[in-house]
Amino acid sequence: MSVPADAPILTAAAMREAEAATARAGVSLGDLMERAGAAVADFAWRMAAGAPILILCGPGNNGGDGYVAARRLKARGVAVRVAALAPPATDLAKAARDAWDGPVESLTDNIASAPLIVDALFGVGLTRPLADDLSAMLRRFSGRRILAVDVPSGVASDGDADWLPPLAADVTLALGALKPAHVLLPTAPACGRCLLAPIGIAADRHMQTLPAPTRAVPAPDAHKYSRGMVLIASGPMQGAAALSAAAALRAGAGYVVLEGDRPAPLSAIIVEEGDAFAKRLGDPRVGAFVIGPGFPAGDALDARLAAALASRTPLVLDAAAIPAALPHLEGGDTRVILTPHAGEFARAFPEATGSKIDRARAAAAQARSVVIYKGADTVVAAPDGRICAAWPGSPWLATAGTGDVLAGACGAMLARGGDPFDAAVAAVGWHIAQARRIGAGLVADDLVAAPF
Ligand SMILES: NC(=O)C1=CN([C@@H]2O[C@H](COP(=O)(O)OP(=O)(O)OC[C@H]3O[C@@H](n4cnc5c(N)ncnc54)[C@H](OP(=O)(O)O)[C@@H]3O)[C@@H](O)[C@H]2O)[C@H](O)CC1
Ligand SMILES: [K+]
Repeated sequence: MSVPADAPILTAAAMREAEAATARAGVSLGDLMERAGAAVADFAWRMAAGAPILILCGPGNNGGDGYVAARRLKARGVAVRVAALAPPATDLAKAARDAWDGPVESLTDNIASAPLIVDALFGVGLTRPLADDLSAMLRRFSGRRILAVDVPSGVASDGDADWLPPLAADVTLALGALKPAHVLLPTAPACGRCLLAPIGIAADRHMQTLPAPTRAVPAPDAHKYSRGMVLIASGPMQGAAALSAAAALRAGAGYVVLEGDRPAPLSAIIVEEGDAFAKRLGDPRVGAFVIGPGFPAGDALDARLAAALASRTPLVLDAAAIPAALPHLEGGDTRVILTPHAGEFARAFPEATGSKIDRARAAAAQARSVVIYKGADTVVAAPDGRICAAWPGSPWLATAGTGDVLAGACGAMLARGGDPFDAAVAAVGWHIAQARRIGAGLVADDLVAAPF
């Protein structure tokens, strides 16, 4: 499972706007369909490697892409068959159907299969779940190689319904831009390897996938404070805060101070307790304060938060610190990153609705903060609506302490200065890159055991 790095993501509505803008610029929808069908044909040709291909066409423009692909594959000498679920219902799909000079079989239970199935039944125009009998018929093709056009048929492309497609794809060729369903659970795994065919649509970058991770090389004149100083608050579970501190250091902070009285996992971490730690908040060199890892709700947490908010220090807030701080963030005058997992998110933002992207965006606007809505399909949202989707992370991150590591990495990235959204995206990228580098069987400590 994969998606291209740094790729645009558009909802169906945004896709139609982009299509209209492209049309105004002189590229017709027919041209776009021809490009889409050509990209499908090209990829199907590679996947089939000489074997016969069966293209399943639906009534809309997704089906139109299928007819165009069929015509182009036949012109290349490929043994290609077409089966239609229903006659074409749009002018473009009709034109594409008319330009296909081969037979069109009916998509019924008796249809002969083929080694490669191209699923061009439904794309972004799906409005309801597939009928049970159609799903059952399509399941007969499972086990074949499946290439899905734009999205696997049956998924809600905006990612706001959990309908699973009867045919999971080996490869999904997204047209013009990725769609939310490619990067959100539960549909993303059914898309298999997701590729982007850039058909000439000017897709904006408001929503995009995670960029490829980069190593931020310190400036030639860098010193430990200029690289970022991070304070990590610690409650009764000091191990969690210690993991955050080690992560901050490994993710590039120059100076990390951990509250507490126990030895830190890395000797370079400064451990301080009581007044010595409290005084640090007044230090103008502090670039970020991390509060929440291993810190239960209560007076001690509230006191740290009140001091941090009063100092306007940039903040990373995790776990119990999120609901405790929420009523105080509405001024939007502090640079803040919130890092809730699903349970914490639901408790903090019970009114958010829609896809995970919609909910993350609403939470970021409400909290006037950057929100990292964690999970296998992590979504980063900015208060101005920008989104970065981090699918697929690493399944090995599903283990205790990895959230504490992410919070510490956020502290390091935030302490460098700059846009907190970029800091959050960099931290998520660092976290996933570390996890992939270590791979099977990782524990949270491994993520901070060696530099990236
Ligand atoms: N992005 C681009 O620039 C381009 C995209 N192209 C392709 O076009 C599709 C979107 O095409 P569209 O015609 O809007 O929609 P679909 O083909 O996905 O499907 C619409 C038809 O399906 C019917 N429908 C919807 N839900 C169901 C259902 N559950 N069961 C049966 N039928 C369903 C719908 O009928 P209604 O009854 O709802 O009216 C329509 O008939 C995009 O994904 C790309 O593949 C073009 O190539 C141009 C460039
Ligand atoms: K499809």
